[in-house]
Amino acid sequence: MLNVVLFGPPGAGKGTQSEKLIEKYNLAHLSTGDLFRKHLGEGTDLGKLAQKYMDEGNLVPDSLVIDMVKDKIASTTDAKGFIFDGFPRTVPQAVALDDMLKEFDTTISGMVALEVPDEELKKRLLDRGKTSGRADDQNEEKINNRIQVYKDETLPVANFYNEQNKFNQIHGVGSINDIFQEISAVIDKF
Ligand SMILES: Nc1ncnc2c1ncn2[C@@H]1O[C@H](COP(=O)(O)OP(=O)(O)O)[C@@H](O)[C@H]1O
Ligand SMILES: [Mg+2]
Repeated sequence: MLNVVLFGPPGAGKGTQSEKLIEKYNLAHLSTGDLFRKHLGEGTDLGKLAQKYMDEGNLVPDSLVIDMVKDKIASTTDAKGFIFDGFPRTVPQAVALDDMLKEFDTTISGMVALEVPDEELKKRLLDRGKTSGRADDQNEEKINNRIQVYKDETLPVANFYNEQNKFNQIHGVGSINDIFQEISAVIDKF
């Protein structure tokens, strides 16, 4: 299996690139943000639990995220592998992911981290907020909080994969296609 962690701050382009990568490599897209937004839209209990965290740009508690990912992996039977987008966002989530994949006799092939300056992220997210309807894209205060949460809680995940020699960084500013080519070149070596 080919299992890729697509990593980066909010607005880095993970969702955009994931859509292209799943086509090219025939992978399943596992975006925890998309899954939670689906639960929210359907008004499930999980959606109701997650909403207060998401709306403020905070992380949903690890246990809720991990259980949801387990369900998704278990119910995706025909995939050649996964693009993990927006997950793992904490080190405990990364540890849990390793354990889950072990059960399927597979592992993370590598991480691709998209690096984008804060000012560019803010610009993109405010722009996305005009059409996304996402509460967490609507104002600068929430966006700043998300970038701070990323630095405090999520960046250590990059070290976790670096220690396993699975860390790769791509500059995430430029044309969507150029960035896609660069990510593909990295994945082709996994
Ligand atoms: N290379 C890029 N250059 C400019 N804007 C981009 C680029 N990649 C993505 N975007 C835009 O930035 C915003 C955030 O992208 P998205 O893929 O939703 O990021 P993430 O899933 O990492 O939060 C979107 O509005 C998207 O259209
Ligand atoms: Mg996204």
